[in-house]
Amino acid sequence: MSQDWIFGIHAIDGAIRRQPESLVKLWVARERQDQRLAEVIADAQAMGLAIEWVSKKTLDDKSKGAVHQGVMAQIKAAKALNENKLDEILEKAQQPLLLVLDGVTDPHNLGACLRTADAAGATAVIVPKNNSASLNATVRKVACGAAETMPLVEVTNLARTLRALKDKGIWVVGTAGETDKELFGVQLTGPLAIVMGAEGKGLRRLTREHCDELVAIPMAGLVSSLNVSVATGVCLFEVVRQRQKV
Ligand SMILES: C[S@@+](CC[C@H](N)C(=O)[O-])C[C@H]1O[C@@H](n2cnc3c(N)ncnc32)[C@H](O)[C@@H]1O
Repeated sequence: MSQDWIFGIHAIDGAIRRQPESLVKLWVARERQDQRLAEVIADAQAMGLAIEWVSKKTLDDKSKGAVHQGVMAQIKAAKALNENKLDEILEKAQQPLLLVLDGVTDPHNLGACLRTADAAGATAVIVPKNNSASLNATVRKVACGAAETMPLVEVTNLARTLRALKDKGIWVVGTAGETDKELFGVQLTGPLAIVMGAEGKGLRRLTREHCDELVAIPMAGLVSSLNVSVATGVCLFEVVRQRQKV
């Protein structure tokens, strides 16, 4: 397994709590005095994690401009999963909730979507292999530990995957701002895949055609669309809200 880095107190705290076995070593800036950082260091020491004390400049250089808050961690980087793992993942899920990102290329958006998917209890995130952000250090930092815990499945042909999901009884709901049907009026309690479009172009034509229905989040202002990670949060937590009522 290859190694990667995560930066910042929140991301490392998340990894200590949820994926401690992924951590290899902590690098901490000697100059930094911070109560929250002290707590993270204490937790790391309690689990016997190696700590290297370095200068702030070393962290600045290593993080290449990312905000590190005086701490970074070397991790065994979880990789994106091959599509042949999807069946196995679905078999274990009681009520599948899949997030499908059709060409999200900004690592900040992918990281935020992974974090939100984790918070909403999603089963997995599916992305097309080409034309998507890859699982890099920025994604991991923004995901705050969720990149290590939320299965990210790369597929070679998204339309084929959506067809296969439908064959398994999963209802595929695409999201598009210009659609008449509102998200809040659609039943989202069964096995479900929510499909989000790319930052600039939205859903591709073929992806749209493979959705069982298209829904919109009502927009009250002058702006025509939400950022994809924000829209993801609205959609996934509408699913959570509806499922809690059942
Ligand atoms: C920035 S938007 C893309 C806007 C793009 N110009 C379009 O025509 O769809 C990125 C994605 O976020 C989701 N999204 C953003 N605002 C939405 C809304 N009001 N209703 C439904 N989905 C929305 C959709 O999945 C969309 O493809």
